[in-house]
Amino acid sequence: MISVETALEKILALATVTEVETAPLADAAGRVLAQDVAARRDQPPFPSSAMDGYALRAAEAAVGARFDVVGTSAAGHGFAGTVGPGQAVRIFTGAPVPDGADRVVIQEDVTRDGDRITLSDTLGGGPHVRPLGVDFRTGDTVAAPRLLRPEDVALLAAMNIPEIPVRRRPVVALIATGDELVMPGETPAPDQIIASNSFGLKAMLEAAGAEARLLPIARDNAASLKTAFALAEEADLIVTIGGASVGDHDLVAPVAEELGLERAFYKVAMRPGKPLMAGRLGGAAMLGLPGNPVSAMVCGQLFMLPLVRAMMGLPHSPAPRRSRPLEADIGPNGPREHYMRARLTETGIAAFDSQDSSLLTVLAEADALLVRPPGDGARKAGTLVDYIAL
Ligand SMILES: Nc1nc2c(c(=O)[nH]1)N[C@H]1C(S)=C(S)[C@@H](COP(=O)(O)OP(=O)(O)OC[C@H]3O[C@@H](n4cnc5c(N)ncnc54)[C@H](O)[C@@H]3O)O[C@H]1N2
Ligand code: MOO
Repeated sequence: MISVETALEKILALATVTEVETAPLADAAGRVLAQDVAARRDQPPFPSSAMDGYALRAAEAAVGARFDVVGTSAAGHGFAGTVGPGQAVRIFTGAPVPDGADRVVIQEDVTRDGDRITLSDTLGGGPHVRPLGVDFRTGDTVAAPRLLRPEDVALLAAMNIPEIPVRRRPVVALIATGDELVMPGETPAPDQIIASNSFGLKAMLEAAGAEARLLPIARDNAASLKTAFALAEEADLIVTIGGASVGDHDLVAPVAEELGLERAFYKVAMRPGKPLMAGRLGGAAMLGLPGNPVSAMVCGQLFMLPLVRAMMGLPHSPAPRRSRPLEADIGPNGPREHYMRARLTETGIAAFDSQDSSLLTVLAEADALLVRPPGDGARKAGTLVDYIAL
């Protein structure tokens, strides 16, 4: 069995980066910027007032000084003239600071009488002027690759970039397998259960920016599996769920091999997730996830998401690890790297008592996977341990 680290390397080697396409700015969040883009303007494009008040010459701003108000500058409606000595212009937040002026005095520090103002003895600091281009200058770039967050979209909008070069969303075909499975909402026979992890994986993929297609459940026979694989032909990544182990009904590997799977590996020294398989099938990468709901979801976090990110052109990165002290003692670990479902507390981390890979209630309560190295000894409360946030 190979290590989790080696498995991830082999999986990332299966990634083909998707093509570049154009997305409207309004649909850019969650997409991966594919090429550097440059600002088409300066922001602000003029020295801009940060406050409501009066624009005047900073050198003249003194307690008791008096000025003639000679005009108004509002956002979208600048003052065309120049502010001379002893003059001020009524100004509002976001408006251009007129030529000649280099200071805005806030209106709270002014008494006004007709078209005359006097600076009061509460006069505060300044200059309350945002210089031209203080946020960005024409030609400043947002560098690719970058997963675009709402904050990035706002910046790109300000840069006047209405369309963005992005990576095509990788298409991921999800094939749940098993005679025991029915879809949520259907009525299961007494020996059937509801397909669950396929829905969890779909949600995981979509949150990461992929396009997930849930194919019809494949039954435990070669013909049904072949039909499902045929439906997945156009996908960038085919993910099967279940049928990965050694039982008589575990047909994913033999059928995929008959269809030409070039297997990269089978079985990883991890818990849960041991019977993980990966390879290349036609033009697609393939991941064969174990069927146990928690195993499938953990393998989704550890392997499927990094693979999808690599397909979108993002740098290779394993799920980031942090560390925290244990809330309670834990016993020794076995020979496989253990991803224990755990809960973060105010100051530490606590593993759940039940770690069976069928327990979705425990996974849903968990907000972390506590990572235990193979062969790790018993650990006392307070010991720093690694975890991956969920
Ligand atoms: N003799 C051995 N038996 C098993 C081994 C082993 O090494 N030797 N490994 C165990 C481990 S570890 C795992 S994990 C499972 C993986 O088995 P499969 O990938 O073949 O999965 P299935 O047998 O198809 O299903 C396991 C379990 O999960 C349920 N399941 C499957 N798909 C779904 C789905 N989409 N939604 C919800 N639940 C699903 C299925 O009904 C089973 O209960 O093998 C162990 N056995
Ligand atoms: O390793 Mo299996 O994936 O525990 O349940």
